[in-house]
Formats: sequence, C-alpha cells, structure tokens
Amino acid sequence: MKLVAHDLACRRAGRTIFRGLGFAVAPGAAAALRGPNGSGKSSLLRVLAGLAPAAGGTVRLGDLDLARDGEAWRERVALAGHLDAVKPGFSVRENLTCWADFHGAPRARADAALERFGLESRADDPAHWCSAGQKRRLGLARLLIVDRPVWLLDEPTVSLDAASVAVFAQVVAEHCAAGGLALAATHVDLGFGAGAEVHMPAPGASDPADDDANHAASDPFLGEDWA
Ligand SMILES: Nc1ncnc2c1ncn2[C@@H]1O[C@H](COP(=O)(O)OP(=O)(O)OP(=O)(O)O)[C@@H](O)[C@H]1O
Repeated sequence: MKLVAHDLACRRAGRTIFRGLGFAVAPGAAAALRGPNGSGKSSLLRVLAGLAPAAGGTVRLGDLDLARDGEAWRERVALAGHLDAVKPGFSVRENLTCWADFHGAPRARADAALERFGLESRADDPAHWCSAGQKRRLGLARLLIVDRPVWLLDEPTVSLDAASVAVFAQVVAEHCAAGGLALAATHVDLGFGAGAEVHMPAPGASDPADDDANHAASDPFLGEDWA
C-alpha cells in the first residue's frame, strides 16, 4: 500500500505550521523526512498516525483515506515518537507484554523483540533502570510486537550507539523487504533507505495571515503535549 499525501496542511495553536506538502512513499521504501527544527516533522508524523487532524489536503494509504477511514487507518500505522513512552515502573519485558496484550498480539513476541534489540539481559529490570539508549531500544522494540505496514519514526536513532543503529537499520530493512514502508524524521544519516527523502515545505511557505486571532477556540489539540 502506497502512502500518498497531496496538498497537506497542518495547524497548531491557530498557526499554520506547513501547507502544500505532497509526497509518496511506496511499499518497500524507507524514506527520510527532512526539514529544519520547527518545520513540522513531528506534527506531520502525528497527523499521519491519525492522532491529530490535518488542516487541509488528503492522505491515502492504498484505498484508505485518512479523513474518512480513521479507525482502519490507525490499525495500519505504528508511531515511534521521540519520547519513548516507556512505562518506568514496569519491567523491560512487561513493557512489551503489556503492549502485546493491549493490541491483541502474541506475548511470545516480547522475548524475540528483546533479543533483537539486545535487551534480554535487562528483561526483568524495572524500565526506569535503563539508560537513555536502552529506553530508546525498548521503545523501538514495540514495532516488532504488532504487525503494522506503516512505520512512522521520529528521530529513531537518537541515543543509540553505532551497533544499535546498525541493528535498527536491519530491522527496518526487513520490515520493508516484507512489503512495509517507513517514514523517519531525522537530522542524521539513519543507515537505511536508498536515499528516498521527503522534504518539509520551506518555512516561508506558510502565510501568517492564516493565523487565528482566537486560536484557543479553534484548535482541538491545544493543551495537548505534542512534543
Ligand atoms: N505545544 C505546542 N503548542 C503550539 N505550537 C507548538 C507546540 N509544540 C510545537 N509547536 C510548534 O509547531 C511547529 C512544528 O513543531 P514540530 O515539533 O512538528 O517541528 P519539527 O520539525 O519536528 O522540529 P524538530 O526538528 O525541532 O524536532 C513549531 O513551530 C513549534 O513551535
């Protein structure tokens, strides 16, 4: 299923973050999402994950339309945000078995995912004992628990050492070889993909005249922590 965006726009707190964004990512491709700080990469990923509304344009995944088929859409995408969303009081393994239970996936996948990301020796430790890189690996390991064709990755390799970057690149390559696709916001070379890139529109592409004077009334996500 190809991911195709056309004339996409996003607003936050009454301001247009970007507009006129178009791109396509084919099945089997891992694309880097590029743009300077504040250009809207994280915001775009949340829109594509179905967690925030687009302010205009269309996004399609095969026959699915994001605006029309929200529930089916969300069942096909996985978002690995730049906050790891690790439950600190759960053990490392429980973080994954809990994720499996929540999504109705086999619990047995937890141990395989821990081994893949080199966390098996930490499985019974509380997650808050993990280092930053270990927490990041635990967050990424969730991608292997639930089958989702579309992976949306927000600076996935931050805190990872070189060996872990290589492991993750291999995991993404296998996901793509199985027909999945990935879109990864990043400022660095991720070590995967064949140079496919999506570029955020230049900041000047947004018109301040679009800004709402009374954004509190117009933004359903105001107050939510998007970061
Ligand atoms: N909680 C918030 N309320 C209102 N605006 C916000 C909020 N968080 C971020 N923004 C704004 O949204 C815009 C896009 O932010 P976003 O985090 O999507 O950019 P980014 O390209 O991912 O940046 P970075 O490369 O720094 O991670 C920025 O101008 C930012 O100031």
